Amino acid sequence: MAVFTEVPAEEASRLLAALRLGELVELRGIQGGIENTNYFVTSQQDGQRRDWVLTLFERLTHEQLPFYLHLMKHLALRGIPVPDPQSDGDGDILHTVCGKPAALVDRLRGASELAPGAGHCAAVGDMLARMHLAARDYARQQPNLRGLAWWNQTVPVVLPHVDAAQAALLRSELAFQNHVAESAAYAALPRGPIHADLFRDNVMFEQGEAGPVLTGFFDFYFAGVDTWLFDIAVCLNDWCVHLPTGAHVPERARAFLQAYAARRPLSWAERRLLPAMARAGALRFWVSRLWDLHLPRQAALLQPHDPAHFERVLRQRVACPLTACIP
Ligand SMILES: Nc1ncnc2c1ncn2[C@@H]1O[C@H](COP(=O)(O)OP(=O)(O)O)[C@@H](O)[C@H]1O
Ligand SMILES: N[C@@H](CCOP(=O)(O)O)C(=O)O
Repeated sequence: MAVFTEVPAEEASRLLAALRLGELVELRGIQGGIENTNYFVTSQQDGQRRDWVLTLFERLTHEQLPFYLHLMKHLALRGIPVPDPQSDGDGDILHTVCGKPAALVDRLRGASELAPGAGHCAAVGDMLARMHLAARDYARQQPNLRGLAWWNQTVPVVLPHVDAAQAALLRSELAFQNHVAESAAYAALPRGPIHADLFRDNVMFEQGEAGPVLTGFFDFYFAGVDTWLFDIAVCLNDWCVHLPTGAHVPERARAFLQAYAARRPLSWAERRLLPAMARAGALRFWVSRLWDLHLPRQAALLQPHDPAHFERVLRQRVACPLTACIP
């Protein structure tokens, strides 16, 4: 369960009062999630009930959080369905609850779709492109803290925990990614704020009359400024993959990419580097999962994700480069 810090009802009531959101009706710890303490909160004001999510940040600091929270606010103001951080009387959206940095955001409707079809992938591709375009004028800067610099720093830390074949693959892939990052095509990739962790469990859908409707993206706490192509690669590696084998599912990848490109056509550099970036996306999560498993931090990761899955995805991306699905 992801409640690392118990929040008493009085603390939640105090926050609702500071945010002028009325009385506390319900406070319920959320099972799931691996990084932060999350609660569902229901408030009532003038007879009207509203649902929120209260997050206490266990890892991120008061200095890092404004980038994520203001990005969500920026996107929400531009009509992208993301949780909107609520501000207090001074206009602040970063609060303190139980001595931890905290935010209260609106609760998205629906549920995650853990067995997506082509229609779900198309909806995610379309919304991802809209999100990239809407974030173009976001002024705050913070790099992707799980980008190339972090892989270079972390691969040596995890190497003692893997076997010889895995170590060879980690070393060779890291060398390949450093080489790609020095290329002219890489320098030409369009960039901006990206989500960087848009897995199936970070998107909500609800059932509409004509089929599933995407109700929002959430969990922006790995966001940063990086190439838009990296965000695309992260999505392809999760939404468009056969989970037991890590194999690419062409029908879903085509649906995702066509919907994305219909909003924002891919540049020549993006088409050229998609296969390499798909490998980068797999390396990123293989390394972070190895790090989380072998070097667990306090108050985090009660259930580390399986690193072997992203080792399989990476091996698949190296053996069968993603080219056929590029629109
Ligand atoms: N804004 C939101 N609206 C609806 N549900 C949410 C929202 N934020 C979080 N949740 C729920 O809380 C769970 C854990 O949140 P998540 O952000 O993944 O936690 P963590 O950052 O600890 O991994 C999600 O799987 C989802 O069910
Ligand atoms: N998506 C990452 C882990 C990040 O966890 P989240 O619950 O904050 O999305 C992975 O699968 O390794």
